[in-house]
Order: sequence, then C-alpha cells, then structure tokens
Amino acid sequence: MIELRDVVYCRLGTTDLAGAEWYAVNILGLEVAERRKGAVYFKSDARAHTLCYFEGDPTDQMTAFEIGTAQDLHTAGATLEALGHDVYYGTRAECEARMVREFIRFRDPTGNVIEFVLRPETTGLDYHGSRNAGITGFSHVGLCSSDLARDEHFWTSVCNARVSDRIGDAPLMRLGTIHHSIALFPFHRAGIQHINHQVGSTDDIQRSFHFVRENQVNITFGPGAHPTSSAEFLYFTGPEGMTFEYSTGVREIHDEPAWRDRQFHFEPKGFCHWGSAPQIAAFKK
Ligand SMILES: O=C/C=C/C(C(=O)O)=C(/O)C(=O)O
Ligand SMILES: [Fe+2]
Repeated sequence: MIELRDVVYCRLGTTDLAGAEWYAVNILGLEVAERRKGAVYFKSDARAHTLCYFEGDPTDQMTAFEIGTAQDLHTAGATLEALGHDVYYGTRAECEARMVREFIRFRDPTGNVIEFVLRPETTGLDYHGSRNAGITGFSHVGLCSSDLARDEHFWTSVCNARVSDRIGDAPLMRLGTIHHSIALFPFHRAGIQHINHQVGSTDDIQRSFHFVRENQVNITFGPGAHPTSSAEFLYFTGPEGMTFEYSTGVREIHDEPAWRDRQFHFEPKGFCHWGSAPQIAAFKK
C-alpha cells in the first residue's frame, strides 16, 4: 500500500505566463513565492509553494502527493512498475524545479499525470496575498476520471485513500482527517478538474463572489454549500479554463474506523443544498 500524506502542489502549463500570474495574484489571491525562468511559483499557506504555472502546453498538468520516506518512494515506484505504469524518476534539476528532495512521476489509470514527492519544502511562514481573499491554504484537487470505479480502486487499493462520500459514482477521498484531498469526477479526458483553496469564513466566500463577478470572472457554481463535506463554496474559471474553488468549513473525519461513506445524488441537490446548480461539465449528467 502506497502511503500518501497529503496533496502538495499542482503544476499547470500556460501559453500566457504573465496573464496567469496576474490572475493568480489579483483574482485568486495567491502570493508570488518565486519567479524563475519560464515559471512562477505561488504560496497559499506555509508551504514553499502549492501552485506553479510554467510556460508550456495548457494540457500539461501535474498533481503531487507527499510520501514519507525515500524507502517508501522507491517501494512506490516498484509497486507502480509492477502494475504496468511507466515510472519516471525526477532528475536533480527537476527536483529543484519542484522544491522537493526526490520525486517519481507516472500516469494514473485515466492518464492524469501524478507526482509522488519526498520532503517538499516549507517556509514556516504564513503567506500574504495582496488581495485579501482569506485563503488559509491549498486543500484538494478534483481529477478527471474516464472510469470512476477503476480509478477509485487505484487510489484506495494501490494507495491509502479512503472514500469519505460519493456523489453518484464520483468518490471524495481522504488521505488524512480532511474530508477529501482527492475527488474524481467523470470526464472524457485526463486533467485537473478543479483546484480548491480553503478560505477562512462565509464572509470570504461572499466577498469573493462579488469581487470575482465585478472583475468579469465567470462564476460556474455557487455560492453554495456541499452536503458532502458541509463546506460553503464558490467555483469560478481561471486561466486556460481551469476551475478554481474556494471553500470554507470542510468536514474533518476523526472517527476514522467508525466513518461510513455516504451516497449522494449526482444531480444539483447532491452538489449543493442551498439550491445553486453547477455550470461545470464534470458535475452534470
Ligand atoms: O459538488 C461536489 C463537490 C463536493 C465537494 C465537497 O464536498 O466539498 C468538493 O469540494 C469536491 O468534491 O471537490
Ligand atoms: Fe472541491
């Protein structure tokens, strides 16, 4: 069993790095941690970075998860290879570009590019966004899945994810105590379906709702409340069509052995109990 600790960063290719930086700072509310040749790194919490935009193909998207020890990372590589995945071991320069000690890269069964990383850097310092979006940190990722049952099996049997709830057959899966760090949603191609940042309060959700709308950003869902995690949310569109989510109040699961995954409808009421309907392809039948 591959023991993942947490989701740690996303890397997104962009054909307009300056535009992506403008959006990440002025709309999303992240802080530029560092600019390097062809890449900008963003902070959303104490970690050195949780998002990187790099010059490249916008379909080039990676999600990284932390593994505890070098031994575990190498064992994970061998496990994945034995299952037929091509596993790439990152070079020193690629590790530096990710601010990690070591990493491996492979594709999950849908074809999503996944990195398992060792010792991602942290700063121990809070982040300070110039726009006060109230962000408390990068929290979860939604991944596209071309076969939900197959991919749930991968994340829960090969890796240590546990299903907290399902919307239809779409699993919301936890790695620690947070209700979900990975969610899978049905879609015909691989890629990151949405990127979630937690914000401090309902006030932040409501202020951002008005802020993003006034800045002509496309709101695709919300404000609303997820019956699954109890989080209040807002979804909106970012560079190259990426969906970003703010949410607040995500459920924590501390009664680990006692928790039973619950079944929700794959229709608007399963996604929101305030009555908002998603304008997001992967959230619709
Ligand atoms: O609308 C479905 C999404 C549910 C949740 C949640 O329960 O918080 C998410 O944030 C998610 O799946 O990404
Ligand atoms: Fe989400």
